[in-house]
Amino acid sequence: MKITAIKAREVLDSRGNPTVEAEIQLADGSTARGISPSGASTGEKEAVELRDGDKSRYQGKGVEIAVSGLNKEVNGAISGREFDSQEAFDKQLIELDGTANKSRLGANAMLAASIAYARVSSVSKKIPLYRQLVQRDKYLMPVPCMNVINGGRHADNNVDFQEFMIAPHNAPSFKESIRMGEEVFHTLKSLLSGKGYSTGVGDEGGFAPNLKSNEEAVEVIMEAITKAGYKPGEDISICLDPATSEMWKDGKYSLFKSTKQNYTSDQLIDLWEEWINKYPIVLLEDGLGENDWEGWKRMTDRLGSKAELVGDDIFCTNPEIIQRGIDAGIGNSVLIKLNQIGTIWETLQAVELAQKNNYHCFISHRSGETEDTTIADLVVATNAGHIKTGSGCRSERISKFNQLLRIEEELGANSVFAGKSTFKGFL
Ligand SMILES: C=C(OP(=O)(O)O)C(=O)O
Ligand SMILES: [Mg+2]
Repeated sequence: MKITAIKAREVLDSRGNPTVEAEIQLADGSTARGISPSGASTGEKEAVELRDGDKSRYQGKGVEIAVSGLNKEVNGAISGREFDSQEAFDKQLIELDGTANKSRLGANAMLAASIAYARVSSVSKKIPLYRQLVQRDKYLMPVPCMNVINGGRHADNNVDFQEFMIAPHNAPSFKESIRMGEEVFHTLKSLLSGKGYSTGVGDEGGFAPNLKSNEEAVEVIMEAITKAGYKPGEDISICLDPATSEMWKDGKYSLFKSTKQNYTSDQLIDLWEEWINKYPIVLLEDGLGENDWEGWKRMTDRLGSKAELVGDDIFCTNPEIIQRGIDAGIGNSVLIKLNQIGTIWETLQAVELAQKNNYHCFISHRSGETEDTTIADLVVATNAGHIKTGSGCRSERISKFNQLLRIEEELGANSVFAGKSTFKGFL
């Protein structure tokens, strides 16, 4: 079907910062939109987004430039044309941009257009987005990894590590797993409040109290799981994203918020090993930083059989870097964020490469999100088995859970809940 036009505009993300929305219309009248999210603890090798503010090369008008690129140059190049696949459409965007890191048109502009194209194609064909992305007979519903305590760059508290998540995996369905997670979330709220801690939330909707130590975050989550009537490890396990690239300074990790203590790579690996032995931690993302490949190798050798070791900043959803990681034996899982690479097609390539090499894929939101629910469809389409998209509150996160509830209902017997099999071997 021919594209009639693409129209872009500036809209807001969950931090109240401007981001890009693109809308594509087809000749049959179908229209659909895509919106780009944005991170705070970004990897150095992420595709370049044209943002306003300190991260932008265009201080104060990055989003304006991204929007105008879509409205003029991209609209001129794609209007009146028909593309036979997502690959063809995304390759056209990549060719138009002409840079290795998407810095001319902007990864945020390109992703908004790429999502809009996937969506409008599904609207025109009258099929769900997950089916438009990948055709399967049966789909896997993911375990929601709910980020219930926020720290690091995502909260104004004294907790150094960015994300403390619960994974309710002992459930018959996604719907039940979300219910279990919400029960723990609400129990955690009353526990924190009872201890005299704040129950205000951080960027991703997890609580953001000042605690006595980083470890207290895990302890209070353990208490909440038990108090809610579940068995830690058996019913609900714990996942962590300490986002350690943010702490990397002069070859060491500096816990910049609480103790200001410095850790070598091996001391941090010791800490993770101690925690993994003591608590039911099944997944550790960015346990070491993006520039610490030697440390990552040692961490993988020591902990790779005990937990899912996810590379976020180190891989940046970039197939070339993921291949390097696979060759070097780094990690056993890849975090997948659409805007780190900037198009749907390249994201699917990254997933395919990882899965072909027996790496897990952990589908993720960004800390700056919107009402766009594409990652909910993406996690189902890719059979990735787990997703992180916030805690038990904040609508820009809940919207993804709600979309997954709809998808599970629609698929009925054509879906199965990933549950424990996601963490098989680590439980
Ligand atoms: C979701 C994350 O945060 P951000 O979007 O800030 O990179 C993350 O680090 O995994
Ligand atoms: Mg991360």
